[in-house]
Amino acid sequence: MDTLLNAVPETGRKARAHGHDGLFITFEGGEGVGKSTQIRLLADRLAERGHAVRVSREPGGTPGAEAVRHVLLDEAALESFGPALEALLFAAARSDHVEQVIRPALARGETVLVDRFMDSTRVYQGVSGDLDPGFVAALERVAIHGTVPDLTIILDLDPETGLARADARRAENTAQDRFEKETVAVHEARRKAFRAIAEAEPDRCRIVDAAGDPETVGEAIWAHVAPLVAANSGGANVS
Ligand SMILES: Nc1ncnc2c1ncn2[C@@H]1O[C@H](COP(=O)(O)OP(=O)(O)OP(=O)(O)O)[C@@H](O)[C@H]1O
Ligand SMILES: Cc1cn([C@H]2C[C@H](O)[C@@H](COP(=O)(O)O)O2)c(=O)[nH]c1=O
Repeated sequence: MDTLLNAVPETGRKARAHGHDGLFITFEGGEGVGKSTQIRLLADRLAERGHAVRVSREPGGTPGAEAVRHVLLDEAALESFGPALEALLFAAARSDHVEQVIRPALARGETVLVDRFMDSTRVYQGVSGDLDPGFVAALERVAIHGTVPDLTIILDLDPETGLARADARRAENTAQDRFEKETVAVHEARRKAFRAIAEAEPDRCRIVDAAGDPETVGEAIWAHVAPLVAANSGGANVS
């Protein structure tokens, strides 16, 4: 895992050097940790303060990438896919998403909130799929094209609780996808891998305890986001 993390050079808040005006914030973590819930809460909070907010997700975010999502999350179609093919497909979807949606929104000065991004590929395909770190790093470079998140919130939760939440949500609407069906040991290894990324990239990543109620988790996230928003708004008070 260390080798994989060390082999990925495009990290930190370099996106600021790429000339975009908006803020790019990604949400990462295991299944059912509350990423979508927290993105909604943060989007509302930012919108109330007058920010233009763009919410998106991966895989997905464009018609082409949503088509790739359909293939990637469909268990029946995927029995013969290995981690390399998966990683290539996630990268293809990401590239389209970055070029068509994320970069243009940042250029317009919007705050872009994305549910999963490059760290999910590092963890799910790189670590769980045991792919060559150089291969994962090369795909990442091509897919993100220098568009590194300004901030990555890693929601940390024990997998049993996350999977139980995902089960409850399923009762509400969606079907279990193939990644959610994996063993708790696999989910636990992913949790460790996300934490390792946060340790390796402290400038970009913040770990947030996702065990509390949604409002408590939302406050913890806001504590990380508010200073960034203030700095990006020329120091205006955004509390
Ligand atoms: N802090 C929380 N405490 C209890 N339940 C929560 C919390 N946050 C979200 N939930 C509930 O847990 C379920 C999963 O939440 P959500 O869809 O936000 O997670 P997610 O990380 O986006 O999941 P996935 O990665 O599987 O898409 C939903 O039913 C949601 O209402
Ligand atoms: C971006 C990305 C995602 N995945 C996996 C992780 C999840 O199991 C699904 C997406 O489902 P969600 O309900 O929208 O979280 O896809 C992955 O394996 N690699 C990736 O790069």
